[in-house]
Amino acid sequence: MPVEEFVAGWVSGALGLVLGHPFDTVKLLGFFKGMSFPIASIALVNSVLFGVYSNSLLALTATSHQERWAQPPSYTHVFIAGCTGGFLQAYFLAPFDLIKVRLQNQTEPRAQLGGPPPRYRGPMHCAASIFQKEGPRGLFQGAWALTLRDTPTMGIYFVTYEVLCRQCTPEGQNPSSATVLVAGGFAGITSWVAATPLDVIKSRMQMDGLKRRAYQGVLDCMVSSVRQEGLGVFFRGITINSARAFPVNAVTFLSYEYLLRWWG
Ligand SMILES: C[N+](C)(C)CCCC[C@H](N)C(=O)O
Repeated sequence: MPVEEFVAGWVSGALGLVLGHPFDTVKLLGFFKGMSFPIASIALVNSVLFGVYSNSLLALTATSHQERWAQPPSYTHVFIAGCTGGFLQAYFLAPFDLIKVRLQNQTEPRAQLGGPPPRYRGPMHCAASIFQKEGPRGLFQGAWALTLRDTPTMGIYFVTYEVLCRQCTPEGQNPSSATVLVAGGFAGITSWVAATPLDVIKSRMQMDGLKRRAYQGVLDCMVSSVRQEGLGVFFRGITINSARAFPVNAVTFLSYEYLLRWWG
C-alpha cells in the first residue's frame, strides 16, 4: 500500500491547521486555547483521510497518484473514495474533536484565587477525566453525528477540488500552484457549507449533559434545536467556517500536492 499519501496528508493537514486555528476558536471566544493538541491530532487524522482516499482511488481505478492527472478518475470514483476517507477519519477525529470542543467551550474566566478550579485543566486532563467517568466510550461522544457530517461532505470536498483543478488545467497536465490553492480553498468552503448543519448538531451532542439537558440522539437534538431556535440554527457559524476553510484547505492541498510531486 503506497504510504506517501499518508505522510503527505500528515504534514499538509498540520500546516493547514496552524493557519485555521484562530478562526476555529474565535466563534467560541478563547483564541489560542487548545492549540498544541489539535496540531498533533490533525497529523494523524489528515493522514488517514488522504491515505485512505488515495488508496481507495487506487483500488477503484487502478491508477496511482503519479498517473492521476494524466488519467483522471471519474467523479463518481472520486466521490466514493472521498466518502470512504471521510468515514474512516471520523473515528480517528472523534476523541480529539470532542476534547477540542469541550476545552473551547470552557470559557469561564481562569479560576481566581479561592474560586473553583476549571473542570478541565488541559487536553490530557480532559481526556483522562472523560475516560475515568465514562470509560473509553465516553471519548466517542458525538462520534455518530461527526460521521454523518464527514462522510458525504468529504466526498463533496474531493469532487470540488477535482472539478476546479480540471477546469483550470490543460488536459493531461499537472495543475499550477495558483489552481491548487484556489481549488483547495473552494473545496474547503463548499464542504464546510454542506457540513455546517451537522456541525452544529455534532457540537451539541459533544457538550450534551454538561450544560444542558440530555438529547435522545442526533434526530432528537435536531428537532429540539429547530423547535427552540428555528431553522437558522443549522447555519450557525457558517461564515466563520467558510472564512477559515479557504486558507486552511488551500494550504493543505498545496502542501499535499507538492510533497507528492517532490517524492515523485
Ligand atoms: C468535511 N468537513 C467539511 C467537515 C471538513 C473538510 C475539510 C477538512 C479540513 N481539515 C478542515 O479542517 O477544514
